[in-house]
Amino acid sequence: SPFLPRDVSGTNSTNTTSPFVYTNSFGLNFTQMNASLPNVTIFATGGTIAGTDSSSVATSGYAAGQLGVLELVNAVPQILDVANVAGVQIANVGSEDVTSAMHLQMAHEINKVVCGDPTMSGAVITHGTDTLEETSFFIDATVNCGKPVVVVGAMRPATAVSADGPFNLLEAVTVAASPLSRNRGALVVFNDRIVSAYYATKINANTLDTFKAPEMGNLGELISDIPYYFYPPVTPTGKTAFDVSNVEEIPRVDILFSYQDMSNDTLFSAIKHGAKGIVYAGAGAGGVSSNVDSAINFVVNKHKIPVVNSFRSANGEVPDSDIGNSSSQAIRIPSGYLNPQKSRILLGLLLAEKKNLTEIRDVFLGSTDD
Ligand SMILES: NC(=O)C[C@H](N)C(=O)O
Repeated sequence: SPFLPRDVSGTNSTNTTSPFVYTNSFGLNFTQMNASLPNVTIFATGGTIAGTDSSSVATSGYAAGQLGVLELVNAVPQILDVANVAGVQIANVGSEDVTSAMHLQMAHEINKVVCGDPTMSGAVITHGTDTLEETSFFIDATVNCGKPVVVVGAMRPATAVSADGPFNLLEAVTVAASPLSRNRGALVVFNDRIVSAYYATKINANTLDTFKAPEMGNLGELISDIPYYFYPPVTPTGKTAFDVSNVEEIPRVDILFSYQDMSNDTLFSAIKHGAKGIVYAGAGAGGVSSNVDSAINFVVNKHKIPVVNSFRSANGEVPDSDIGNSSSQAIRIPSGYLNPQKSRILLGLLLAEKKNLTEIRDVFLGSTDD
């Protein structure tokens, strides 16, 4: 896309037919500046919301990450009745290619140009849905100024009949602009629902109504683009806030999926190839085969590499009592209510802060019931 309203280093577009009418002190360009409306910055990363296909009925096999942030905004003129918006193009990729470097870049940028600007009400991140829950968990953990950061995507590409992206984007900007959204952490807005980013997970690979926190429910919803919260502002019980202003890299954490007949090769291979932390998507409440279990004890004791037992089931928790902590000398870490992909993000942040095994365990215990 030719649309880069402002690149992340702060350089303005040199487009001579600029559609922008106002540039703020952070170099963010706005297509409108109506003093009576709140300001919102949209950080675009790609995904299906920016995807296109030659067929208007294709909801698979299309190309993700084709439209730039300005094209997304221009497709929904109603947004300009809700807020003045600036755009930052972080990337334009399918979300399988979003990286921890992009997470850090967005956290740094949002803390600077949204949290650090009293005239900015909130932020929106447009994102592919497949890994949206990883980015939203990271942003929830690392942006903590009380302003809403809303993560949004779409299940149908922009060219589809009845594409869901435009309405989702309008709702996301509306939620980000609303004072009602403050002090609720990052939020996922999708299909008229507002869900806590800490808990939201993609529950269906194909259908529109896919972002849920099945055990915890929705924080609110939108009807006719008016947000209604079911509860006053609330923080997830186990949440830990991180200051990543000096963090330049997130250490590698691998997820291993457990199954019958699993050997311990995958664990040793992951460590040999540089993993600094491991998350097991364990069976049931974190279960792994006996030989993997012994290998975990060995790896934790010998290499001091943290291993978190999470669950491969869609929902539930891994309590401390379920992972054999008492029978072992090794420090074992239950994921509590965090699924493997969220556990991976949390473990990466804790490793970036150079926390030891006991400190890491203590943070994860906050998300368990024991
Ligand atoms: N619905 C989507 O956005 C899926 C897409 N493959 C992505 O995650 O980028």
